[in-house]
Amino acid sequence: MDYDYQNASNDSDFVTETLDDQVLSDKPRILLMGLQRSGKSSIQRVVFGKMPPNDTLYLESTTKIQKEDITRSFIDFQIWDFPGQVDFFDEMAYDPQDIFGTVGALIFVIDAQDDYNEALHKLFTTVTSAYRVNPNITFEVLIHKVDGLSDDYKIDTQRDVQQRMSDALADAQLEYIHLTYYLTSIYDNSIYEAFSKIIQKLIRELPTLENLLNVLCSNSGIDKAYLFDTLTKIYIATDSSPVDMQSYELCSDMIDVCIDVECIYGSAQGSSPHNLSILDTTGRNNNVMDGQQTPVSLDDIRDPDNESLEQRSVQQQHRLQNSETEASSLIKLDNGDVLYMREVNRLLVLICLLRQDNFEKHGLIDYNFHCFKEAVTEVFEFSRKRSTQQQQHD
Ligand SMILES: Nc1nc2c(ncn2[C@@H]2O[C@H](COP(=O)(O)OP(=O)(O)OP(=O)(O)O)[C@@H](O)[C@H]2O)c(=O)[nH]1
Repeated sequence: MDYDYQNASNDSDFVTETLDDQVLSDKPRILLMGLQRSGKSSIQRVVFGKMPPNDTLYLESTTKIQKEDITRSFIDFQIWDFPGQVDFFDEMAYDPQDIFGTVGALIFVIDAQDDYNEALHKLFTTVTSAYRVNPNITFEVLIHKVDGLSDDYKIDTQRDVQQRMSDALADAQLEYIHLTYYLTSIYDNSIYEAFSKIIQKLIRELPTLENLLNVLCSNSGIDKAYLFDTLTKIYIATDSSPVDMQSYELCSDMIDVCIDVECIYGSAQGSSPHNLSILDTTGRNNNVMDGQQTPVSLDDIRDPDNESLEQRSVQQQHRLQNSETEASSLIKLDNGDVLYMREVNRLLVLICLLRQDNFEKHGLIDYNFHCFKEAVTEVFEFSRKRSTQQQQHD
């Protein structure tokens, strides 16, 4: 196993901040709803607070809405954790417009180890009431705590939940309300996988990111590439080849390994991500990229007529080595594959899975990675400008 890892976030950075009502920002919201003890707070703490799953056993029941602003993460949302016992559709006590007006996703958690009749009833009333207030919400259903269930039982439970909900919505002539179902547990990667899919629906730039990853993979001999949010291990985009759990788990575990190694051996210098965001990187490497790169393909590099391209790539490498400070890491697997991680900025890392013979031309991969990085930075810079303009317009 080879490591070349310089800088990464520190454990102490894995913090979310609980907000008072007075200081709430206008960030898009993700709501966590469901019956008492279904696992909402555990999910929030494990995914966004890095709590070890076993520690959730000691969590106390939530008594009021917990609003958390996810900081130092690419995912710029608020998570609202609702106490299971309160009826938020009691219009005397709560204004549904306040709660659901600006929501991105409503995640409803069902405890699959318990009798879920009541949960289905609550899911139906929650979804239909929230839809009336804001039809743009995406509804996500986590069939949760499936770690204790056999594979057959999991599938049967999902089928049953899905069938009963679609029957109930059809009876109410609301079949156009779309729900997405996930089998999850905090004890494995399924919760991250589900959150990745949920968050991706809220990222406007997703199709562009996917295209960029496709171009990167096809030009660099990469089999699979994920763009991960470093803090949460949620992948915000991947190339269009199918996601298999095994490759996803390897890549996700690599983040943990790298962070652990960095915590032990890394230098403290520049490790604070406070002042770093995807937007900060725009000026950082201007001298490197000149804004004129195009990805290079493996075929280009093997073609002897293309020597100048190879030279260009090598020169670029030298310049990059002199000016780059972002982290990278390499893990060689027993089966001959290679896991290669590059930091896109302090919030995002790219992790690629490829065959070792393709990695021999890693100068090419690094060159293409820098084209990719520039493009990603531009995409988000463009989005940021557009949202600023829209806000000024409003
Ligand atoms: N087996 C298993 N247990 C889980 C999982 N997720 C949460 N739990 C357990 O479920 C119990 C309740 O979890 P909480 O997160 O407190 O549930 P909650 O929905 O926030 O409950 P309220 O705050 O009362 O609404 C805890 O003991 C957790 O350890 C899971 O994926 N698998």
